[in-house]
Amino acid sequence: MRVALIAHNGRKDAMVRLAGEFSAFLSTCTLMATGTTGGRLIAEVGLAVECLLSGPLGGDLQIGARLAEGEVDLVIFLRDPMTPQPHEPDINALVRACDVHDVPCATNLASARLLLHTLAEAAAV
Ligand SMILES: O=C(CO)COP(=O)(O)O
Repeated sequence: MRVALIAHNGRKDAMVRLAGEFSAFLSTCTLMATGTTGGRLIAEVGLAVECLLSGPLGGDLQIGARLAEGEVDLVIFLRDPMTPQPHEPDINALVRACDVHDVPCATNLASARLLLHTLAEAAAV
């Protein structure tokens, strides 16, 4: 399974904890992430992650383009609902691409846990 992991700064600690919790399953997946999120997942969780550009520099758009071409199966995007982002149009484009292409997209921890738990159980990891 090809999984994109993205977290805004205020949600990065939560992403690191989530990835640690599901590291057994995630380590069986092909992982990609926006730059800073990916760097933390590599350094703090030990996952193999392809790091794309940082979100504000186009990372969300890169993931959106891959998704539109059928190269992403799941998006975990922990958005910070309390902080305005300079690249809001890019964020909306990625979430819209998930809806257009019917790719599961979790934008909060509860949804992410539900998806990852279900997928991990199905994979028996
Ligand atoms: O801004 C982001 C997503 O919109 C995340 O980018 P970084 O992982 O590079 O911080």
